[in-house]
Amino acid sequence: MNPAGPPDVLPYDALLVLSFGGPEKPDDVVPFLENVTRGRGIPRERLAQVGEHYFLFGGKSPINDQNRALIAALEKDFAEHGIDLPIYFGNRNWDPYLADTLAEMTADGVERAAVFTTSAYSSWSSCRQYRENLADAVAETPGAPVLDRLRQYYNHPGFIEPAVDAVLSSLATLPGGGDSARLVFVTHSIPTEMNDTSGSEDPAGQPRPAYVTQHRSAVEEVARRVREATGRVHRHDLVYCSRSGAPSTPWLEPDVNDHLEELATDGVDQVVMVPIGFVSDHMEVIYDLDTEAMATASRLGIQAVRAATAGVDERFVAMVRELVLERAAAERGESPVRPALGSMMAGPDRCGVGCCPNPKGPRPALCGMDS
Ligand SMILES: CC1=C(CCC(=O)O)c2cc3nc(cc4[nH]c(cc5[nH]c(cc1n2)c(C)c5CCC(=O)O)c(CCC(=O)O)c4C)C(CCC(=O)O)=C3C
Ligand SMILES: [Fe+2]
Repeated sequence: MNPAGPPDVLPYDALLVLSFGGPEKPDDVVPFLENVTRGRGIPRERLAQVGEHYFLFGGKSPINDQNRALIAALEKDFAEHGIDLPIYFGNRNWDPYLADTLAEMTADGVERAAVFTTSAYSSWSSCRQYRENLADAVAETPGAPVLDRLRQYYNHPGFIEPAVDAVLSSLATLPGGGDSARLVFVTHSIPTEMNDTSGSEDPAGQPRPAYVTQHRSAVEEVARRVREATGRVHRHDLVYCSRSGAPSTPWLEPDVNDHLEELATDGVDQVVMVPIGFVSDHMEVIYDLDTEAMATASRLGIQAVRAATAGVDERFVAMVRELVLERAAAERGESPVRPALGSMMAGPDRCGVGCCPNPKGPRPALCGMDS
């Protein structure tokens, strides 16, 4: 660090925000779904259903606007901290496509960029697939910059602390301050096989199965802090939404709707749904939770509220800056502090060997110990 001047971002000359992408208008929905599911064997009925979720919201996903808002907040935060680093935006499945963004970065003379993905946990879908996307984009872009994907942040204080406050705010909106509320933490389901292989056997990587283990760590830490703040013990669970794939393939369970049925049978009458698997209000949050699971809760006579996602909470925005500075220091050979809350240590800067394998077989991926 340089106490006299602005923080040292060298060796980076740009930040790339890498996300999933989503449709902007009704005509985008089918081509978007084709992009997402190319070669993935998702049943037609499931695709039609998911298309309906988008049409219910005018054919527009919230995700691109959320990412643009995050980038605007980051630009402001960087400026306030004297950091002069341009921020680029690229997606896996929709415009602005990663390959186009990388071409633009190359044309602008960017030589080495830090990459922030809008996905906090390890698994093929949430981590390695983005690393494969980076490898593909670099392969088709002569002179592309060097790209360093920032570490997983599910246990970073900038992710955990906003989640704690979101739960506390939600509890406060329930009758009796939510004193009997169950905390239902929700994340995206994935195939159980993808969970089993998430993380790596490399001792320098994330211990397997990383996806559920990391979620449990985040959930326990948030629940512990809520307990400290309220002085009450709220029972809590980790459940799943947005199951896809063939019905014969096992995915992580229970589904949030089935779980609510179970809770109602046990006499639970207040629930805070906490979308711990999502960094902002994606379609999964506004449809699968706010629309579908809320309807289930209401049918069952459960008073439910949904806690906010990190979104543009200033601590989450500051986290991105801190991760850039942390990684920049590490790449300069320094030993930065690596904040992490809960039972898991800060994850590695580079994914371990064999981390989160692609279920369809190996493909080139950047940002691992072996790439
Ligand atoms: C772990 C995980 C995350 C979290 C990590 C991350 O954020 O990356 C995530 C995020 C997202 N998933 C999204 C959308 C979709 N995911 C699908 C399909 C799938 N997701 C999977 C997993 C995940 N997905 C899996 C294993 C499949 C099966 C197909 C396959 O094996 O690849 C399908 C196809 C239809 C269907 O099958 O449901 C859609 C439309 C959107 C955009 C939302 C918006 O528009 O706001 C976002 C942020
Ligand atoms: Fe997905």
